[in-house]
Amino acid sequence: MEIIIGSENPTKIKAVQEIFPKHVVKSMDVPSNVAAQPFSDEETRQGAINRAVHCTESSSKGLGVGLEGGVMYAGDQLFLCNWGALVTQDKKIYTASGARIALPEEIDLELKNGKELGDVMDVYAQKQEVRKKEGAIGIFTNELVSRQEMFEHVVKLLRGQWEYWTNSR
Ligand SMILES: O=P(O)(O)OP(=O)(O)OP(=O)(O)OC[C@H]1O[C@@H](n2cnc3c(O)ncnc32)[C@H](O)[C@@H]1O
Ligand SMILES: [Mg+2]
Repeated sequence: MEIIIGSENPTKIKAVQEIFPKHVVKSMDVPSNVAAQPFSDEETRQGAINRAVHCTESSSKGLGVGLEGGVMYAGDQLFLCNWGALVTQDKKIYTASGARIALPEEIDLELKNGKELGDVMDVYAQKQEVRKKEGAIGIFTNELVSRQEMFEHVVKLLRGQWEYWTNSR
């Protein structure tokens, strides 16, 4: 069975390849139909679902996977959040979220001014394309946890739920 991941971001594609090693993994750029910078768990999760649904609809067989990055508040503290969705051909939807990490106030201010985290991170870290490499989570964990590793865990949670609800019952 093929897996279609709704992104051309290498951290997302590699995460799916790692967790579905026996499957053919295809990638395609699909719209998330939410803001480029989602600002809540709900919006980020919806973006992941929308991407996965687009992927499923583009193929007559196979599973669609959507991975979406966003931010959310816990009290006054802004956190990085990530959501994943796996959608089957018969439209069953499995979702899971990834690890969260606090973001500093200066990044919070930039995002409130309408900037995207990916762009803000490059300036903050004085690096290029952080979003395609270690990610914000890599920067703020001293590179102990990379964006790919975080997405691998999300995809594992998706694969596990899909297996549980389809194979073992
Ligand atoms: O090509 P796509 O799949 O859209 O990949 P992306 O890097 O834009 O990632 P998302 O759309 O899922 O994330 C929404 C925004 O948040 C940014 N973002 C999310 N998580 C990030 C991270 O860990 N490091 C850097 N930027 C991140 C991202 O660059 C976007 O501006
Ligand atoms: Mg994006």
